[in-house]
Amino acid sequence: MATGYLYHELFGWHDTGTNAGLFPADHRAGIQPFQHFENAETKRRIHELVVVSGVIDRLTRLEPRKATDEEILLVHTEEHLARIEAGSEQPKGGDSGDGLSPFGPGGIEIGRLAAGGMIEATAAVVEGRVDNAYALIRPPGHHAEPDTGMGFCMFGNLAIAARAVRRTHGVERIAVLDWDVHHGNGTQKTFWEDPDTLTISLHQDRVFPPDSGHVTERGAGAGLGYAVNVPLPPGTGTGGYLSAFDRVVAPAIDRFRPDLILVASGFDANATDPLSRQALTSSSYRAMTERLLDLAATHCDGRLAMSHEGGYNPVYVPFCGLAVIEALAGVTDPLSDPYEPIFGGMAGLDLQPHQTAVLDRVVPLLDDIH
Ligand SMILES: Cc1nn(C)c(C)c1/N=N/c1ccc(/C=C/C(=O)NO)cc1
Ligand SMILES: [Zn+2]
Repeated sequence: MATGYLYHELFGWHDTGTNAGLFPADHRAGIQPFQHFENAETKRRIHELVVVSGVIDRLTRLEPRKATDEEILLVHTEEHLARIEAGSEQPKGGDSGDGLSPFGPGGIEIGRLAAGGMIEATAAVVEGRVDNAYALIRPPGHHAEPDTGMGFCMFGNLAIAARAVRRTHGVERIAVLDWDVHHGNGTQKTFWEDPDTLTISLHQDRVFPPDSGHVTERGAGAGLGYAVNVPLPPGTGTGGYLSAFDRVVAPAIDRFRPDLILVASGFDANATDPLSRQALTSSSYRAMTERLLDLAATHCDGRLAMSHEGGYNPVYVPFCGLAVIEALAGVTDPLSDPYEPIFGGMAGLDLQPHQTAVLDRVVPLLDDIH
């Protein structure tokens, strides 16, 4: 099993400032300066654990490149690209669109590297140079809509890669699973009317963007039914997620018969994340990855590429990221997660009736996938 792995130190230099990502420091309000929730640390620590664990030696290293204007415009408007270019030329940088997504001077170049990195990882999979791949990129992308960035996201890295390989390699049917804890609104909006791109988002109900990711958001026109949303209640653990996988994700992908599977892979559904209230552990992510590998083997010769998104606890996210990469690489002696007994041993992590109730609403909707 050849697994591509893409990371670059420049991703750690994407500057998101010191307003903790949400509220600017203001002593009058008691708000102290602190690094942005979306900072380099979690990504660097995933990479360092991949290296120190020795798993790096079982991976095929891929190198990012900068996405061109033409590639970015496969998804985004000229106005959005111009906004980022203008901000990037400012002495102190700019913001991707919502005031919560800052970047430093020259920041567009790192944004291009993230989008280009996911294009390279996806192309390596489609060309068969690797069986599957993980693009440990930054800034994230799944909230970026065609006309604006948001939620720490500058460009829709995964969406751009999907359209890029469709254009250069003729990939037709692409299934996108977003298991970041926040709704994958950007990817969904990009492919809203596209029956050749199935978007499935597993997320905590209405955490971010506000009032987004409802079961009733299903796509439009020819794309009706090809957007699937599973808004899971706060506190959902492995039982709820794996039931969502087995009752929604797998049947949807089986009906869709993709030529390629892409994942917006955030780890902020982990039990310790500061920006959500779910309860997954590293074994949850390993199990979901193993299920996806089976689906990819069944439908598309194992073609599976993952784009890094959120995940904010620097202590625990590395173990979640390593578990996914070990599963992709078929590592049979995975590193033991010391926190699993603590975070996975709590009560209530098995499937709960109110979680089943959400899945019961989604399952019948899959009949519209052909
Ligand atoms: C709502 C709201 N209202 N206000 C004032 C603020 C500051 C609000 N939340 N902002 C947020 C909360 C969470 C994220 C997570 C992004 C991520 O990890 N995506 O994968 C982004 C922005
Ligand atoms: Zn997230």
